[in-house]
Amino acid sequence: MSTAKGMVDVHDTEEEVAEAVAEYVANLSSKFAQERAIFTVVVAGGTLIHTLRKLVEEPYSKSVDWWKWEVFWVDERMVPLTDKDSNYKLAYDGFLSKVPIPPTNIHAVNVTLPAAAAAEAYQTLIKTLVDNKTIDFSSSSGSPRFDLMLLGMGPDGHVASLFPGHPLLKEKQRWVAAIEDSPFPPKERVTFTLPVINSAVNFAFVITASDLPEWVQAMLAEKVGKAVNGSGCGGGSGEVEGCLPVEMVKPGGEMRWFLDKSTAAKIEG
Ligand SMILES: O=C1O[C@H](COP(=O)(O)O)[C@@H](O)[C@H](O)[C@H]1O
Repeated sequence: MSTAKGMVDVHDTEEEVAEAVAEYVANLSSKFAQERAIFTVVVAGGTLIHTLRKLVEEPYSKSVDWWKWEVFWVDERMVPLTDKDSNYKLAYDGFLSKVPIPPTNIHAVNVTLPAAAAAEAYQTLIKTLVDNKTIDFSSSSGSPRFDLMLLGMGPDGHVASLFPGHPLLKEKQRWVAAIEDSPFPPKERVTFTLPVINSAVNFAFVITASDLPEWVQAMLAEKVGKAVNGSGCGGGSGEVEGCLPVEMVKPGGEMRWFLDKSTAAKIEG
């Protein structure tokens, strides 16, 4: 299904979503490996990483040009990289440790610094990689332009570590910011801001709920339905008040939604 907010890919089960996501990422990897010899990929934490599992199984584990990947995090929790709450650890254990991406191409947030300094250091790192053309740049938004952004959505409609009603939703200058009052633990985090998220060349939301209790499925379906059915939130309109972060994601590039049936329940059309 195609809507004002991109292509919506609905599958009966989470297992089928995982297969579709693997194929989608592998195809983009091969396209960018040919066109740029580099593939810059941004991942979130959360359930997304589990749904990426098919990508590190055959045939993709052998066919993808892993050595051309450059990996970044859309957000990180300020805990040691060995902590169970670390988004780095989640991705490393579930995904990165299983494929031959060169360790120097895996760009973790420096969690040994205070959150504000870690955000600044991550922005500096990204700036260096923009300057040497590893990461593309969008002159219209003044932001880095990652080849692929793979994100999930929290039960309250949060995206990355951008939470409903938080002043960081209005951030226009910084690419990376610290948040010290996250409503979900841990409180201290580092996150990409909306201008960077909205500059992605390819953007995919991967949101599945079929394994969760029915009330959570209903809650997620309502938020996703609101976002996909369209609103004046974010993007060019710049509206923030009363908007869920998920509604404010309006990338300039190609947008895809990978959903299971229960998460897609409130989408019209
Ligand atoms: O806290 C976070 O939550 C979101 C959503 O996670 P999910 O488990 O509900 O899919 C995640 O995308 C983000 O990276 C993470 O830090």
